[in-house]
Amino acid sequence: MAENAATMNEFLIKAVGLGAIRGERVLFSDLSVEAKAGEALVLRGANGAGKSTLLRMLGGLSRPDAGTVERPVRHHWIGHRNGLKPHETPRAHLTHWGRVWGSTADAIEIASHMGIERPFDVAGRLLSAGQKRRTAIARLLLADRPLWLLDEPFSALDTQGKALVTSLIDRHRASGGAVITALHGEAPFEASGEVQL
Ligand SMILES: Nc1ncnc2c1ncn2[C@@H]1O[C@H](COP(=O)(O)OP(=O)(O)OP(=O)(O)O)[C@@H](O)[C@H]1O
Repeated sequence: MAENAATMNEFLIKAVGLGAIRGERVLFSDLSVEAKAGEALVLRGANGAGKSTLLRMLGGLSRPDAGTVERPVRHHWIGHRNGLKPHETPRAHLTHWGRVWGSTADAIEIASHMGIERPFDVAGRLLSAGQKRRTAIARLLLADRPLWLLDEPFSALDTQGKALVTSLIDRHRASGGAVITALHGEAPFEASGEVQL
């Protein structure tokens, strides 16, 4: 009985019967998504298919037009936009979110790990696309949260940046986390499953 209960509670996110209508268009309907500890799901679909919409629903940022989302654990959501303001430096960005989340992590150490120590005090508007993406991804390291919802996490990253984010995902899964990513290209990690939109 206890074993059954444990199995039932194993998922880090479970969405059932999800539907999204935007304008006159049904983006998706009766869609179910579930991720357990150690899993990495990839959301696939053409431009405009609804991947970002689905990720926002999974993260509680928009209300499903149908269906339910159960998320018994805390999560990080990194959108396809980086969320870095034009005047904001990586230092200010990471310090701000660290404060909001009550993080004890060292922002400088995180920046160094993410390879953004050089532009740490450069305003967001002056950063390269890849440096902005690295800054956004760095938020994952501020607070330990089991579920990661990532919208095109590899976009604008160079080879070394892609390898870095892949290693973060692998490490997260190995420590019992789960990841759901919207991706266009090849997944540089071993996916547990795909959701086609
Ligand atoms: N509030 C809205 N009103 C009307 N249409 C919307 C609204 N929000 C999103 N859409 C439309 O829903 C569709 C799905 O958008 P979404 O960003 O989820 O697609 P996507 O699969 O992530 O695309 P991409 O691969 O280009 O990032 C798009 O056609 C978008 O214009």
